[in-house]
Amino acid sequence: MSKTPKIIYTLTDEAPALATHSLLPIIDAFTDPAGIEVETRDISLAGRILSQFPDYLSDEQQLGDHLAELGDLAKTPEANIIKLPNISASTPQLKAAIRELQQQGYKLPNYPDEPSSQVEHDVKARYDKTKGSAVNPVLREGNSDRRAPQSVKGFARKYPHRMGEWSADSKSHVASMSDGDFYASEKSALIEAAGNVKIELVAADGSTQVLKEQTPVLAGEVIDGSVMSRRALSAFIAEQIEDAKQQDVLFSLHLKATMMKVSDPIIFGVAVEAFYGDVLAKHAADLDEVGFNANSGIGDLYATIKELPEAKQEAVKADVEALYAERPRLAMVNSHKGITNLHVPSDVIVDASMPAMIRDSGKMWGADDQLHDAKAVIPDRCYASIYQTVIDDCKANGAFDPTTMGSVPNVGLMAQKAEEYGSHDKTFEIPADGTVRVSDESGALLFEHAVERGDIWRMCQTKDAPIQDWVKLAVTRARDSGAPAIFWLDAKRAHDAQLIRKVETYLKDHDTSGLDIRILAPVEAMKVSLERIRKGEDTISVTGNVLRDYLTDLFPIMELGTSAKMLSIVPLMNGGGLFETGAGGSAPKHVQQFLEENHLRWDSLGEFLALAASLEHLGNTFGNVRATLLAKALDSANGKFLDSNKSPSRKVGEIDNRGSHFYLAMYWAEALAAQDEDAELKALFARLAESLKSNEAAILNELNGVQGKPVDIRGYYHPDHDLTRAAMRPSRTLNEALNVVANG
Ligand SMILES: NC(=O)C1=CN([C@@H]2O[C@H](COP(=O)(O)OP(=O)(O)OC[C@H]3O[C@@H](n4cnc5c(N)ncnc54)[C@H](OP(=O)(O)O)[C@@H]3O)[C@@H](O)[C@H]2O)C=CC1
Ligand SMILES: O=C(O)CCC(=O)C(=O)O
Ligand SMILES: [Mg+2]
Repeated sequence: MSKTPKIIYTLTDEAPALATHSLLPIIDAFTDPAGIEVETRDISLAGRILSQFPDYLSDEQQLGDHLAELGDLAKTPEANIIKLPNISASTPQLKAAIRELQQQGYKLPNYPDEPSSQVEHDVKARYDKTKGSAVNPVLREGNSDRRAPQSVKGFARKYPHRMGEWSADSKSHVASMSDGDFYASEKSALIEAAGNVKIELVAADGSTQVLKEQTPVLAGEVIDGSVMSRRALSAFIAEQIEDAKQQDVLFSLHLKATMMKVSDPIIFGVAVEAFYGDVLAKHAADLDEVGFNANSGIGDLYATIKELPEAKQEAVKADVEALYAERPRLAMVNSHKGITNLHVPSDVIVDASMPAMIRDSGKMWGADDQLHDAKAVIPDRCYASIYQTVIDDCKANGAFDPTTMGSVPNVGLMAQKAEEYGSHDKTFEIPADGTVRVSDESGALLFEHAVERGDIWRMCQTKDAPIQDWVKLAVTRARDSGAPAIFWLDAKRAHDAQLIRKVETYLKDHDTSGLDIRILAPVEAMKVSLERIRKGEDTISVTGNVLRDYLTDLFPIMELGTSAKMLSIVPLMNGGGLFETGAGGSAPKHVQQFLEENHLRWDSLGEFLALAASLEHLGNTFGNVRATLLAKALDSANGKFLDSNKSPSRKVGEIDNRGSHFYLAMYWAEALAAQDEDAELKALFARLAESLKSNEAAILNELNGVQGKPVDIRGYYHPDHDLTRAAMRPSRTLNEALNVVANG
């Protein structure tokens, strides 16, 4: 390959974006002298919004569509992208970002909830492109390989995190529907020849409405349709509210309203309507007038009633308070600020929220600022049962022990928008009773569902080439690690039954002699994995896209305390590499703490691991010796970093994200000084290592000394660049040492 070696580092949101202001200058100081280019691209929520509205912005305000550019790059062999977590925006987050940009002088239109003109339809369509999981499916042109490297497991054993005790009489549990959900209704078809399928609704009155005219499909692809009945869902939520009251446990709802941006906000809205139904009915006319939308959470009620006369506002608020006295206690997101589980759809996200509950003895926070047993409502049964299996295991055997437990790495199917993640443009809130039909170009029916008005119907696609690649990756990981690999597939689900046949076929393409490869339903797979993990044994989970998401937060949070310490690689199907940082999100709570007390507890280990893997890939694909050298040195620096426990503390005044970056730089420089393959780099970095070592105390003083006071960066979604950079680089001594390297 002849092109210049290049790494693309993504600029994102919230805590990881703050961390980037401190880490990127360090990365530049190491890669510049080695002739490796590191460029940035802005895929933040604010950046994505700006890129959609050039016609509303001045020349200086316009921003190119970096996401589309990286999406194209990801399909090429040259791709080498380091991807930090970004906001997958819920509607309230999107509106807040628009408001902030407008206040900063960007003349963006408002988000039209109910567009009435052609212009408004166009504006809404552009905004909706930036909503939900808008980034990951575009960049993930490969399947995922997430695991805790040996050095990280060693760290967890040496410095174990706190795990809450479990009691056998815990009342915490998961509640799911028994019928009328996606699980009950899934139908699947295997596509024989490439073409298009059509999705239409034949209403009860015989009229036909096309829901989606054309969806391209490839030979060998699996497509599935399923429906969530609104009536069954409403009845189920009402029962669960009652049951939480009876059992006197907290009521909580766990969805993925960010990523599953069409289906899950509707499900969230049904729960909000069920919980607050009496108040919403009593004030229906007023709430309708101000445009309250239950799908945006009860927080939207407080935001929208501001337009009502004072007396009416007070009446609504008093009725909500009175309702709380009758309802079960709600799990809280922030009890000090009165933010409940039903306030904002993006506050409680199942992949992180259920593991946090399990880590905290199966408890969640109540309004009294204490931990309590909780009912975790996860309406659809496709994947919910795995959490009850973990809860049962903890009740029977106690909490897991991070010093002895084994590991569950994951090989996840996600390339080419596999399964539910690619379903957004094929998910519909059904407008009339009737039948949804999916047919091919010859008019042959592939499957159909009887539906009622308000139901959520969705179709998923899973292409064959990604399935083959996923099976291959699973076999490779099993061979490389020596661990058993379990495909988590449920023969009772129509989609999984198709996948089981394909897995059995494609496994024959590989040498699996001596390997332990099994196919088990999720509950059985979880049981086996937990039994082994308690014995200190590792088991590779090979899963579809949603379980990939759930398990890559669940196991890291149990094993390591956080998913931030994971190595997360996406070998792109066309030969490039996408190196994700950890498995965690963008940690809004960390930003809050940073703004209040200038302490950023974000752990960048995920970035360090991703950078090492990215450099190694660059070295291998371009034969770039210096990239390989930097990768090896960074590997050893990461080992020392973990061994010396230089991760950020959670407490103000102690080492934070910036201090941890300083240590990484020092250890990386020391490792380069210790090698003898490249004399020029050796000399250069020996000087840096020496200057960082001799100034260690001064630098730490400068970094930690600024903490304890609020910091103003003039924005949340689009903070001022210079102010943020200054706040994240408060050590003059460190900055000067890095400048010296930059200037040769
Ligand atoms: N890949 C991506 O782009 C992803 C993006 N997201 C987005 O992130 C936002 C927040 O999502 P949410 O589900 O709340 O998840 P977060 O991971 O942001 O928050 C949950 C908790 O995980 C811990 N955590 C995560 N990363 C780190 C880190 N690097 N260092 C230390 N602790 C960490 C923190 O726990 P503690 O407070 O206990 O220390 C944090 O409060 C949403 O907008 C969501 O859409 C979410 C997942 C992935
Ligand atoms: O894309 C998203 O919204 C979140 C992705 C995520 O949580 C993951 O990949 O683990
Ligand atoms: Mg996740």
